[in-house]
Amino acid sequence: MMRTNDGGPRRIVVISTGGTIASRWQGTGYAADASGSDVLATAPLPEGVTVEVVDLFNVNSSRMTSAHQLALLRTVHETFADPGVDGIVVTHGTDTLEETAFLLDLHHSDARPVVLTGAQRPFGTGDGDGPGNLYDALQVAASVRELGVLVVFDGRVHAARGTVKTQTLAADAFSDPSAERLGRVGFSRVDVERLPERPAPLSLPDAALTVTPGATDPGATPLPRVDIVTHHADGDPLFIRAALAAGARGIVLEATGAGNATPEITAAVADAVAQGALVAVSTRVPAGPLAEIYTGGGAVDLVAAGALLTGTLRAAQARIAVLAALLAEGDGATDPARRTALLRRLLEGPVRAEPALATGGSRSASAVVTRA
Ligand SMILES: NC(=O)C[C@H](N)C(=O)O
Repeated sequence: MMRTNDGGPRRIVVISTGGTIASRWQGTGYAADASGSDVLATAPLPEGVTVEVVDLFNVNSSRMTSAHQLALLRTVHETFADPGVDGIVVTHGTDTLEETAFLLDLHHSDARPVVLTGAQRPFGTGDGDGPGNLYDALQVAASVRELGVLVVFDGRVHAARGTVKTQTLAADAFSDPSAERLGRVGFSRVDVERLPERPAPLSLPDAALTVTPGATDPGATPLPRVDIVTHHADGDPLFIRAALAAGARGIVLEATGAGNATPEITAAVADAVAQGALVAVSTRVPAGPLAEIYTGGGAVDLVAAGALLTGTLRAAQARIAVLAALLAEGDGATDPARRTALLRRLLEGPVRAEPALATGGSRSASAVVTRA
């Protein structure tokens, strides 16, 4: 399936949030400080594309918070209220780009695309990858429909769901270790090879949950705390209990293998569930689904304790799914069964893989809905 920007007029809004694509030397290291207009000025525009820039914030993405992400989600929604906008490009640091992209995707119900991109090399360097990535992102935003939220990097088009940063420094920073990319962009064309798998979108979280990043408003509704605890040899249930004591309403256990830990950790998970926390089990292994195979503290027992397996989602995106399920509670009325069912839907994928099938399933693509 090929999507070509036919050169007809397209209005794209670029929302600038910082990251290396906007980072300049500060004397001791790099930090985001270039404006969205400065970043945009580094890239040529694809034919027929006009761009407006929104400077939302300017942070390196390791400093991203749920407050930033919700502010961005709302800005995307407000931008699409204008029917004349054809698509959105978000420039973002690569460190947590996969988390922001997935949160946007879980709430994205518009046919028009949101495309996230960034850079591995800083702003203004002669050999920088930012200008090319931005050009490609604009090209994709001007060309596709019905693909949800995308990550465009190094000539590749990725679905938000499942895509993670897999290279610390190399230009091809992103991939989904459990699936193929969606397509490619280059030579003025966008090739889409498969459709993303996306659950039905969530409605926007309650406006009261959108707070100014960094502001401490004592009257604001606190955003739910969701922690990630990693298991390893000598793993200690202390960290699950500490997360709960700190007020976590959700916990992602980044387990070993296909979702295994210890009987002691399983007991802590059972206590967390009994106290009303949502617990999801992901894995520190890069590729493949979670599967109920082992007892003795393995995934079989963790599921029996009330945890949900995360399919092929890794911990950082699983955390976003838990956060989204908690945010969807709106006015705070909690119904644990409904909340768990919602999280199961957001996680989708092989939550219960039989051992014989534990190496994964096949994916099929159907026709992409073309631009009107
Ligand atoms: N390449 C990058 O964008 C990394 C940067 N530290 C960030 O995430 O903001």
